[in-house]
Amino acid sequence: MTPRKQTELINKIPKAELHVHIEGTFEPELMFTIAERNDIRLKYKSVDELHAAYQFNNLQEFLDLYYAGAYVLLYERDFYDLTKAYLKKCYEDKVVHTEIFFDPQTHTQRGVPFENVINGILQACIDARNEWGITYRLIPNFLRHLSEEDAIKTFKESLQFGELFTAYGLDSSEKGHPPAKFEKVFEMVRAEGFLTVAHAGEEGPAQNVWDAINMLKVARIDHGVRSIDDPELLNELARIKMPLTVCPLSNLKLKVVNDMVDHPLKKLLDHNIVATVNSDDPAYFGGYMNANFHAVNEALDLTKEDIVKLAANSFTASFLADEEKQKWLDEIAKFLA
Ligand code: HPA
Ligand SMILES: [Zn+2]
Repeated sequence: MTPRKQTELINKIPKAELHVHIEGTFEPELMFTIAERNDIRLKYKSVDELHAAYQFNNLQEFLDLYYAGAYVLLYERDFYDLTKAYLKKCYEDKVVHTEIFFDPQTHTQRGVPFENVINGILQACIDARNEWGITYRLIPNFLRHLSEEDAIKTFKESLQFGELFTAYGLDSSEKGHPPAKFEKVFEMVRAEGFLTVAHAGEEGPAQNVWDAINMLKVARIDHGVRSIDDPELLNELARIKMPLTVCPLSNLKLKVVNDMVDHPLKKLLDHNIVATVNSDDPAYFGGYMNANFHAVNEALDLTKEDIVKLAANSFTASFLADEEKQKWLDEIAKFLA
């Protein structure tokens, strides 16, 4: 297939996003608008100055800025505007289904009521489904740099909105905060009938991927790229069809890989692992879903079959009902014809 045709294929094929932090979609322009609306002074004088700060040497440098940006979000309307802007990008990128992470503790620990967060995000999702037909799932994440006790407190507080959530996840600083630290709260989450997912093998070792599977009983691994260091783990991931929600531009921007040509995505695919492409924190990492696809397509010389497989994997690994999944898989199969 010619490069132009493959670019068109990426833009047109239906996709699901399974790894995006809604606070990570906070574009500088919108951050300034909401900061002004909420009478909050940012430490940056302009959008350009803020954008220039989006240079990171590692995950922690990003997280420091990411949490600072979230401080601007106070009211339901703020979370609505943030989420609706992201969902418009989904519509433009032919993302027809998205499973959105949010970090309740980032907001509740600074006195923002849980309902402000969830009501704003939910209403934007409802409006986007009505306007653009985009389906969604909501996945609260526990902040792993905080204690398990704090995660348990947040989980209990979240249950009043429990019918809105499909799964719970684990994000923030992976170094020094292994899956074992959260074994008890994940057991509580599963006991309440929720699925679980967890960031593992982003900056942490392949062992964290093993432990997220065996201790947290996850349905998906978020990132998981360090699995490439452990051949036995690669075989296990393929055997149990454990999806990896890979975020190529995030891995490049946070120097998990130094060059996109070194990204393990193609090796993961060739190992029959259910790998998917996602944007993680697109406002900070330089692009949404299609930008991630284009980046790996060019750097890794992906085939048409690889692109179609990645799109199909995103529905296979989703928390959609089986008939919904099949509808999109049938649609995607037409692109192979
Ligand atoms: N890793 C860990 N925590 C995060 C990330 C990430 O990529 N994005 C937002 N919180
Ligand atoms: Zn992430």
